[in-house]
Amino acid sequence: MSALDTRDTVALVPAAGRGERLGPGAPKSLRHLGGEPLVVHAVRRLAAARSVAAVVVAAPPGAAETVRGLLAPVVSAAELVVVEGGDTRQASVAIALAAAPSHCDIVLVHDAARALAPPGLADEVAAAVRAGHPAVVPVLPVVDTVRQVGPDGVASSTVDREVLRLVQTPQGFARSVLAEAHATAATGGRKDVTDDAGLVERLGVPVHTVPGHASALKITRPFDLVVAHAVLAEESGVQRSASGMAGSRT
Ligand SMILES: Nc1ccn([C@@H]2O[C@H](COP(=O)(O)OP(=O)(O)OP(=O)(O)O)[C@@H](O)[C@H]2O)c(=O)n1
Ligand SMILES: C[C@](O)(CO)[C@H](O)COP(=O)(O)O
Repeated sequence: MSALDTRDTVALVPAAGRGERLGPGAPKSLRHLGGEPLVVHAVRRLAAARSVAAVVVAAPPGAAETVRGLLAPVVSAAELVVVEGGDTRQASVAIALAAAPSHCDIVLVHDAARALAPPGLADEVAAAVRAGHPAVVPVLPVVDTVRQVGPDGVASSTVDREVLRLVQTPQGFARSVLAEAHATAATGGRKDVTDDAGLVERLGVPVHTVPGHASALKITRPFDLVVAHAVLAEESGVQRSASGMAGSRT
């Protein structure tokens, strides 16, 4: 058994957002990709990770029962808890953390909107926490030129992209550290932090990075759904050829 096979991890899935940038419709986590809601894709992949013992989902307001019904068939070995999320992503994570089973010392926080993040990414992040890093984020290099623009839209300068990274989820934490970060945030009142690593960093805890994965893209705007469809199609093509089906159809 490798260290990756240690089932000591709970995955929190904030899924209570409206998805306004995706356009009108159901809450984003319930919108379909390839015939299934985004939250089903996200949780199936987390539950398939070798380190994940439990999944806690923060569902859209009024949709906890619906989400529980959708997810029960896909979690298999992992324990499932569904709660209603809050008004912000941060509030939804805090609610999910409070409902997390106490036997897990490692916590992953993973957006339902990053529905196609592969199970291996969750295992790599959890392994880095297990190895002693209290906060771990998956990152990708920046491939475009980046320019900082002033409020007038005119004054601008190029930023050195070599020192920049795009941050994904799942992000991993020692449970006590994440709990302290959220407790501090709840009393601090600042709203300018966009992820859990940012909250933890305010405690003075270093944030370690591991390589991210292109499939963990955040489905934010309609174009992202187009890309996600392509990723899904590629995934099922790979699975078909691995099982020999592709060859047998010619
Ligand atoms: N009150 C909220 C807001 C967001 N989220 C979750 O946080 C993740 C990242 O948020 P984002 O992709 O920005 O989703 P939305 O907030 O739904 O998007 P938008 O800002 O376009 O409405 C998503 O899985 C979303 O469901 C949440 O659980 N609770
Ligand atoms: C947590 C996150 O996915 C890391 O990139 C991101 O910060 C979520 O941002 P949003 O403001 O909820 O779109």
